[in-house]
Amino acid sequence: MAKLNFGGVEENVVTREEFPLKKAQEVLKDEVVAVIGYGVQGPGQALNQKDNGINVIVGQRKNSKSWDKAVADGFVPGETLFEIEEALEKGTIICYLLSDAAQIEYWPKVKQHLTPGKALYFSHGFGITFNERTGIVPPADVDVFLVAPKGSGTSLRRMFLQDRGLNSSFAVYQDATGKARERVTALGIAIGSGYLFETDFKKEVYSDLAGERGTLMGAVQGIFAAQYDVLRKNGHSPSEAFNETVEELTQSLMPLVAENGMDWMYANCSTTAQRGALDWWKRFRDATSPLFEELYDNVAAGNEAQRSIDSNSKPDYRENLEVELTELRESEMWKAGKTVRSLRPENN
Ligand SMILES: NC(=O)C1=CN([C@@H]2O[C@H](COP(=O)(O)OP(=O)(O)OC[C@H]3O[C@@H](n4cnc5c(N)ncnc54)[C@H](O)[C@@H]3O)[C@@H](O)[C@H]2O)C=CC1
Ligand SMILES: CC(=O)[C@](C)(O)C(=O)O
Ligand SMILES: [Mg+2]
Ligand SMILES: [Mg+2]
Repeated sequence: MAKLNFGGVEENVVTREEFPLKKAQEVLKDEVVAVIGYGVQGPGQALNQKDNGINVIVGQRKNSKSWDKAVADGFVPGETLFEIEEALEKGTIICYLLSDAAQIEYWPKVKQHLTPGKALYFSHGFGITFNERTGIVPPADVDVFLVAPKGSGTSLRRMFLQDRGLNSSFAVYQDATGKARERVTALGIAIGSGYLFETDFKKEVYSDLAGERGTLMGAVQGIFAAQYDVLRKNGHSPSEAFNETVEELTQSLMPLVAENGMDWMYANCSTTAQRGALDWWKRFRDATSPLFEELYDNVAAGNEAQRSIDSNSKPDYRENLEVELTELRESEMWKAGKTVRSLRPENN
């Protein structure tokens, strides 16, 4: 394991150089990896493993869209695609990739098939960390670990196909066989991770829930909406407000940040912009940090987990989410965005 220096702090990182795919294939050669659930992470992880020569099967409810998708993706019913229970029985490593809420409902069945020596794999610290709410308490004689790709399953697959890897966190919760670490590392490489960052279940889920509610998804939409509305109230057109809020950020400036950091993006903008951004960023930090504190406290108290369990356990949870996604899509800002996107050369 490589020790790398992150801004002055040393951390353990597994690199593909020290744990190449060949080694992962060797470690997993006698395993049947059962990917349970074929939503967003399921396809990415199952397809990458299949392409990496791992013995992978998929468990999914028959007569569902996800079943049909698995078939379309090349999984063969009766050979590599099974009903959930059958896959649970066949798998020696159970990749539990139902939604976090659905994992609660299926847990009694999963537990039944966790015979000694098998491994239970998650892509989130949710079920275990909040086990007082989820009831997910694995037997002591199985390995329990996670690999959590730090991004969408869609990106995991896309980056794999581009010969790049998406970075993932990994953690071992329970090592019953003495091989948990080797198994989890091999799986991390096999699903198409670039680098593997070590963490524990609680840290993974706290940071993940905070991040997605915060800057990654919740806060970013909030700050976009606030700026867009102020521009519109002051007489700017939708296209001007959208371009100055979203399009320039995603198309021009964020790629520069991704490539070389914030200071470099700033340095490639005007000195006028630099002066203003350097003056204003700390005020935005100070204005939002109480909200981030509140968010983290709610995550740590289990309130965010509970809200997600309650809401996503309802039979009509998909339809309800769709109503809210439609509201976003139908807002003036994102309708303006649709028109702006249509002007990109790749879209016309
Ligand atoms: N979506 C993503 O890209 C990421 C997800 N994760 C984690 O990976 C795990 C899987 O997440 P997703 O792929 O987003 O899940 P998802 O919401 O796409 O659902 C996965 C599968 O569960 C099935 N499912 C839902 N409710 C069910 C029920 N009541 N009974 C039977 N099957 C049901 C769906 O049909 C689907 O095939 C979660 O722990 C999540 O936190 C981690 C990183 C990113
Ligand atoms: C994509 C990801 O890592 C998230 C945002 O945490 C999630 O989908 O749960
Ligand atoms: Mg995440
Ligand atoms: Mg998440």
